[in-house]
Amino acid sequence: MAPRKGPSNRMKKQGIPPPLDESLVTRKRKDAPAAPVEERGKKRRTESKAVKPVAAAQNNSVKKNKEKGKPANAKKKPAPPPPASDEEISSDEDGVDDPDVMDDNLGDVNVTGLDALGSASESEELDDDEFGDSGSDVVDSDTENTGRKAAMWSDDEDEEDIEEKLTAANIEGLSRKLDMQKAIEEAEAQAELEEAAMQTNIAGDKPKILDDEEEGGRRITNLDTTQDLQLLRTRLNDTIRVLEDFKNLAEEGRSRVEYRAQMLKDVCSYYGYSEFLADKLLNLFPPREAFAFFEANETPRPIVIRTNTLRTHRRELAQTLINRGVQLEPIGKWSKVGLQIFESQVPLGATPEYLAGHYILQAASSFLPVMALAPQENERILDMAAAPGGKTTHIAALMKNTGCIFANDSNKDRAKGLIGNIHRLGCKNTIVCNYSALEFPKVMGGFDRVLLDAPCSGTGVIAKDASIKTNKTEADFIKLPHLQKQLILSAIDSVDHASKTGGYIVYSTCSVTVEENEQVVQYALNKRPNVKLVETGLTFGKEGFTRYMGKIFHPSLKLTRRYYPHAYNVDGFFIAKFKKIGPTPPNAVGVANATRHGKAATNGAVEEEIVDKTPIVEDGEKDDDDFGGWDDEEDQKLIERAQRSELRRKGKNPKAVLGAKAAKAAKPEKKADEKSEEKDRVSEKNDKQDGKVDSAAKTEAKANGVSAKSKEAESKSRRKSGGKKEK
Ligand SMILES: C[S@@+](CC[C@H](N)C(=O)[O-])C[C@H]1O[C@@H](n2cnc3c(N)ncnc32)[C@H](O)[C@@H]1O
Repeated sequence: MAPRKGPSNRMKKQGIPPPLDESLVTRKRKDAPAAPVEERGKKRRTESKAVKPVAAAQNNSVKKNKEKGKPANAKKKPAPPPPASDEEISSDEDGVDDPDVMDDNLGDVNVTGLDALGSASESEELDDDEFGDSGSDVVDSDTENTGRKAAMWSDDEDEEDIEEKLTAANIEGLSRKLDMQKAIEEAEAQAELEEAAMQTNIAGDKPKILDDEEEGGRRITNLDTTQDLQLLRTRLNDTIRVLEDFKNLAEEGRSRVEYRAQMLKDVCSYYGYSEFLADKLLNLFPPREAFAFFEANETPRPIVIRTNTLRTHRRELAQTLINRGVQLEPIGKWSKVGLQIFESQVPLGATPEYLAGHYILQAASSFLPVMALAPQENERILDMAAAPGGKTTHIAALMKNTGCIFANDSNKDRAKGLIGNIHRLGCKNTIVCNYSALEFPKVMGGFDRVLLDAPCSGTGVIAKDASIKTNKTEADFIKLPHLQKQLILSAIDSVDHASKTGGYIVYSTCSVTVEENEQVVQYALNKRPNVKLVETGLTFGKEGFTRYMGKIFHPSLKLTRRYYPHAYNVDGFFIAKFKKIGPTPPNAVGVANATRHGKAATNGAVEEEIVDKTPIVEDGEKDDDDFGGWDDEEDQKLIERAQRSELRRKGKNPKAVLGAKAAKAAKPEKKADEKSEEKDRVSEKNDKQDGKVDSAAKTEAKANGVSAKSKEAESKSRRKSGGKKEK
C-alpha cells in the first residue's frame, strides 16, 4: 500500500468517513461466514480510504503511524441529513484534503466543499474579484476537473484569452497531479482487494465487542494498539454500528454505557487523545460523527491564501502564482479572496508577491469571523486579540484602508508579528496597541464594531497541533472560559450602541467545546441584557447548540455558527454575532472599572452611558514611551538651528532676522500666554474635580475617543510648557 505523502492530504475532499467495511475485520472469528470475495472487492474499491492506523498514545507515534497508514476519509458514506438551518449546505460535507487523492467516489454524499459553500457575503470584495463562481455544489476534481476549471476561469468575457491561457496552465499542472493520484489510488485499491480477500465479513452479525463476564465482573477488552491498529479501528467501527442500532446489534445484557465506554477507550488508543478530552469531544456528536471528527483531525486542512485586495486582485495574483508553478484554484463561492493551493514549486512564504504583501497564508475558517463582522468603510473598529493580524489585515482590506482599526494584543512578542503583517500588507488605517483586552473600554471605547477572536483551547485546530490531544486539562476548561467571559463583556462595553453604521460584536474561537462557546455567549446574554444575538450573515455553518448535556441555552443561540473539519474541511471554529441595542447599565457585572462614568437615573434605569475613552496613564508614567513621544524643548532647538542654517545659506544674518521676528512676536505672544494660563487654571480645577481628564478633552471623549486622547495630551503639554515659562 503506497504511503500517502504529507501535502497530498491537503487536496483531498473530506467528509464524514464511511461506516467501516466489516470485511476489514482481521480478528479471527471462528463462526463468521466467509464473505464473497467479489462483493467485498467492490466495496473496497469504493472505500479505498477506509483503513488508516493512527497513532497509539503510548508510544507517541502519531506521525509514524500516520505515514504508515492512510486516512479513512469518506469515499462512500451515508449522507446524514443537513441541519435544517444550513440553507444550501449539507451537514456532512467535505472539502478538499489530499492533492494526491481527490475524492473520486462520493456515492450519494451531498458534498459541500470549500469551493461549494454558498456565496460570498463579502459584498465589498465582489467588485474586486474577477473570478467566476464554479457553479458547482460538488467538488470532484478527479472526474470533472477540466470542465469545472474551465467554468471557473472563464467567467470574465472581456479577458477570455488571458483566462484560457491561465486555465490551461493551471489545468495542465492539476491534470498531471490527478493522473499520478489516480495511479496511486489504483495501486492502493488493488492492495486492499488482496487484503480484503483474506478477511472475514461479519456484516449482519451482532459484533462481539465487549468482554465476557468473568469472576471479577465484566471487563472491557483493552487491546494493545501497537499489536493491531486495524483491529482496533474495526472494533471502533463495530461499536459505532451497535450504538447506532442498539436494539438489533447489542449483545444481550449489555448497556449503552458499556459500548460508549469502549468507544472512548478505543478513540484514546487509536488517535492518541487524553481520556478527558476525548470524552469531551465525543459528547459533542453522535458516535458516527464523532468518529468523522477524530478522523478529520488526522489530516491537514487545505493550504489557503487570502488575496490582499489593498494591493492586488485575486485573478492577477492567481495568474502570477501559476506562472511560478503554483497549482491553485479559488476556494469557492463563499469567498472572493481565497485561493486554495494544491501544490507549489516555490515556498509560498517567500515569493516576491508574498513579500510585497499581495497575500497572506490564512486558514479558510479565519475568513469567517471577519465576514461576520462585516466592517464598513470609515468605521472605528477594535480587534481585541489581534496578533498575528490575519483578521486585522482582512478588516483593513474590507474597509479599503479607511476609518480606523485598533489592533490590540496583550502579548508583546506576538504584537511584533502583527505589526509586521500590517506593514507588509499595506494597512494604513491600523493602530497597534498592547493592552490586556480586559482593560477596554477604559483604554478606549465607543467603537462601531469589535472583534473578539478569543484566546482558546484550540480544539478546532488539532490537525495543526496534535499536542492539544493530550495537553489540555480540566483546569484549562475552567480558566479559559473564565477569561473569555470577562473578555466578551469588555468587548460589548467597548461598542457604541448608538453607532449609525454598526454597534456589532463578533465573538469567535478556534475551539469546538461548549464551555468556550455557547456557555460564554449565554453568559454575555445574561450579564448584558443590552445585547442580542443576530445572524452572522455566513452562508454555511452548523447552528450553535441550544441544549447540551442538560443545559438549556437561549433559543437565539441557534444563530451562532459552528464549523467542523469533517463537515466543511475547515478548522473547527465558532462564531457569534451580537448587536448592542442599548447602553450597558452602570451597575452591570464587570462594569465597575469599565463604564465607571455611566450615570444611573433615579428610577434605576440608565440615563446616559458616558464612556471614558481616555487612556489611563499611571502616575509617574513617562509621556514619551517606546512608541516615540514629543520633547518640545528639544524639537524647538532643532527647529531654530535649522532656521539659522537656512538663513546663513541665503546670506542673511540669523541673529538680525530671528531677533527682529522675536521682538515683533513678543507682544501678542504675551497675550496668548496669559490666555493659555487662564485656560490651564480652569483645566486644572476641572482635573481636581474629576480626577484625570480635563473638561475639554472629556467633552470630546464622548464624541471621539481618539481625539480625546490627543486633546488631553495637548492640554498636558500646554500646562507643562506654561509651567516651564513661569519658572
Ligand atoms: C486566537 S489568537 C488571535 C488571532 C488573531 N485574531 C488573528 O486572526 O491573527 C488569540 C490572541 O489573544 C491574545 N490574548 C490572550 N489573552 C489576551 C488578553 N487578555 N488581551 C488581549 N489579547 C489576549 C493572544 O496573545 C493571541 O494572540
